[in-house]
Amino acid sequence: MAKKKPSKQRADFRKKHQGRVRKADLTRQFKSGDQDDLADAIQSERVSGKGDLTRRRTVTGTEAANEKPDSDTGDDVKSKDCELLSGRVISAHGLKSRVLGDDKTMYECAIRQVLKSLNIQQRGAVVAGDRVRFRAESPTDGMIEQIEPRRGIISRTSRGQQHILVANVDYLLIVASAAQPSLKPVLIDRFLLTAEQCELRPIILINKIDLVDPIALQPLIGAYASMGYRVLLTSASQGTNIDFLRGILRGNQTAVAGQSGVGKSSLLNAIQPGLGLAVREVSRDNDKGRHTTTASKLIPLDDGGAVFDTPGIRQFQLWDITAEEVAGLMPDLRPYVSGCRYPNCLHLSEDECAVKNAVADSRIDARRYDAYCHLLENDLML
Ligand SMILES: Nc1nc2c(ncn2[C@@H]2O[C@H](COP(=O)(O)OP(=O)(O)OP(=O)(O)O)[C@@H](O)[C@H]2O)c(=O)[nH]1
Ligand SMILES: [Zn+2]
Repeated sequence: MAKKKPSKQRADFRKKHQGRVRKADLTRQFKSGDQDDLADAIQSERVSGKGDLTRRRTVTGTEAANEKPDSDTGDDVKSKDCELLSGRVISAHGLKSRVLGDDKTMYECAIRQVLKSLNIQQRGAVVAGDRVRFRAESPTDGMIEQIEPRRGIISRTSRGQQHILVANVDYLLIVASAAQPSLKPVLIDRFLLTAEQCELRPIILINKIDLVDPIALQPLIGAYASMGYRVLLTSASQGTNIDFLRGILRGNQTAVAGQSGVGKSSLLNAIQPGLGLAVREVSRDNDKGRHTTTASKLIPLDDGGAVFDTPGIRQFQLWDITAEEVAGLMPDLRPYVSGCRYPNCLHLSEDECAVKNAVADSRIDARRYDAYCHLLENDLML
């Protein structure tokens, strides 16, 4: 669980975040319009290079070796680099990674020792989605020598440390279900915070609409649309809007998030027949599903692009967000924050709070404000 930080650390983090929030504003996702506009917008925003949150120089085994006095000469390094193949990490398990080479061959790769030690802080040195350069040591085995700079990372907190789940992601597809399990808007709100924080463009998808009257969903969809978020209704079992979803994912790097049992695997199977992801009945006892998917992996799509199947989403923590920052990551609350009497107002019980005033006269949706309070009280352990 994220704990309150000492004030200096908080101030530093806040400073760092202010830029991020502004940048998130600038790169605000597509506005409301029809569904084709969304697909077009996604297509044109793709590979725009936004959100270079973690841009840093490529870490290479050869580079590190060069720092030693008896290292290779520059020419040797160059010729060695020429031997390297490029590829994408499909999954990473301990010290072994599956890498899909640009030559379309799958390699089991080990990781150069020096890369492992450079990444101790972030646990797994290589994560699903990493673009790497590697040396083929046999037709099926290789050694990862370089990790390209990452952008668009999703991480969670584990024992106070950042644990990167996946890298090089553009979109966060937030999957909920209209029923079985029941619709939980606060979970959507929570994933939206993650998207804002990681600078990923969110798409809200409500699946299993065959089980409800979609008209009942209109107020919620309207509230999200008025904040600039896009909402897509689907039924994986009846094929509703599956072609449209396929169009959205085409050519993009999309992480799929959502509670167990909402139909993530069913949707992916529907957009790419033959994928054969395991689908399990939602448990009748607790209406919760059981997270059939077990390891983070990247699924290349036949039409181009890839989706990341992200397990362990129930343990998804708010990484490094302090209570003061949550409102700034909510686009509907954000405009009012500066109007509060106290600069460190948490918009809970303080006097002269512009956020609460906006809730009182319906400029902010009361349900979203409740979700805000819920996130602060439950997720940030106030
Ligand atoms: N009625 C209906 N059922 C669906 C739909 N999509 C999926 N299901 C059912 O919901 C159950 C769970 O589907 P999954 O695709 O395994 O859900 P998931 O989100 O991948 O679950 P985890 O792997 O546990 O995270 C299965 O019984 C599916 O058949 C839908 O659109 N309508
Ligand atoms: Zn306030």
